Amino acid sequence: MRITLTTLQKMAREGDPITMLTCYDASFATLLDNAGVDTLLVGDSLGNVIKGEETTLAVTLEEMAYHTRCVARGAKRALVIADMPFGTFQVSPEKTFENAVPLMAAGAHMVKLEGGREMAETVAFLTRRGVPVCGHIGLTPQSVHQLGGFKVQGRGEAQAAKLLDDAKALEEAGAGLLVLEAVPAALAKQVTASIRTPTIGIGAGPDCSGQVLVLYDMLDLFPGRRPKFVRSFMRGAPSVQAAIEAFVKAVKDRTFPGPEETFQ
Ligand SMILES: Nc1nc(=O)c2c([nH]1)NC[C@@H]1CN(c3ccc(C(=O)N[C@@H](CCC(=O)O)C(=O)O)cc3)CN21
Ligand SMILES: CC(C)C(=O)C(=O)O
Ligand SMILES: [Mg+2]
Repeated sequence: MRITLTTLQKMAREGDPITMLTCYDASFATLLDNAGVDTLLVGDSLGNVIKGEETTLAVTLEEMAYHTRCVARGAKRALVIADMPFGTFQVSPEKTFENAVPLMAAGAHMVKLEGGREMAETVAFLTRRGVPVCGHIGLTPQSVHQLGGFKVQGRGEAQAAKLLDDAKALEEAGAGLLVLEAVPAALAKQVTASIRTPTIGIGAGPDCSGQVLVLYDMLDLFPGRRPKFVRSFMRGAPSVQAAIEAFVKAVKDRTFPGPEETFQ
């Protein structure tokens, strides 16, 4: 049976960790689906791992729709989420809705967009019109040039308070899920305790409702520099299938992320 947003909300309420991996094609989608990964994120990280670029900024809506169609064909159980690429959701709620259409038509069940309170109006516009939205705060890679690099976010009292307020604004706007990227574990824990929206952490410590990694990072396939929050699940695994199953198990039994994969 298909996992829905309701399933994920129930899991979060009951303390059953949610598993998410990025996915860009049908073969991996079927493999991840069979291994019990709850949600597949067609991430704009495909700019890095598929296209070989330094940032996610050049990823297009057409590329996202193509990869979403590939993943949707392979996923029978998992909830499919498509990232909205840079430039497709900043201008207005109306333009954002128009740009969400090809992603939903390609088979996404939800779209994800980066940003805090400034995106609340857009999140509300989409969710009230039938498009579920996943928020994404903390390290938002599309803002790398504004942030001055891929750096941990939410350090210090003022920045932490701002991030918590962003999370509350997105929940209030109707966000169905919230990705927390590269934030101190204590802050991610506080955010998760302060909102009903399930939180999915990447470099956000163990106390989120779920965990996500970039597939090519955790399979040791990405040739670039790996962030400290990545664990290679290929180490000791006899097959790709086994590595994915090890990720699911480690998230479910809360042995991932460990202290060495967490920002304090
Ligand atoms: N392959 C891949 N993996 C990712 O996790 C990822 C992408 N691509 N592309 C989009 C963004 C970029 N991401 C990144 C990239 C680098 C760091 C990084 O090097 N972080 C430092 C933290 C530095 C600090 O302490 O502030 C680290 O040591 O992990 C983090 C996230 C996450 N996303
Ligand atoms: C790392 C996740 C959260 C993401 O946004 C992506 O893969 O593009
Ligand atoms: Mg992304």
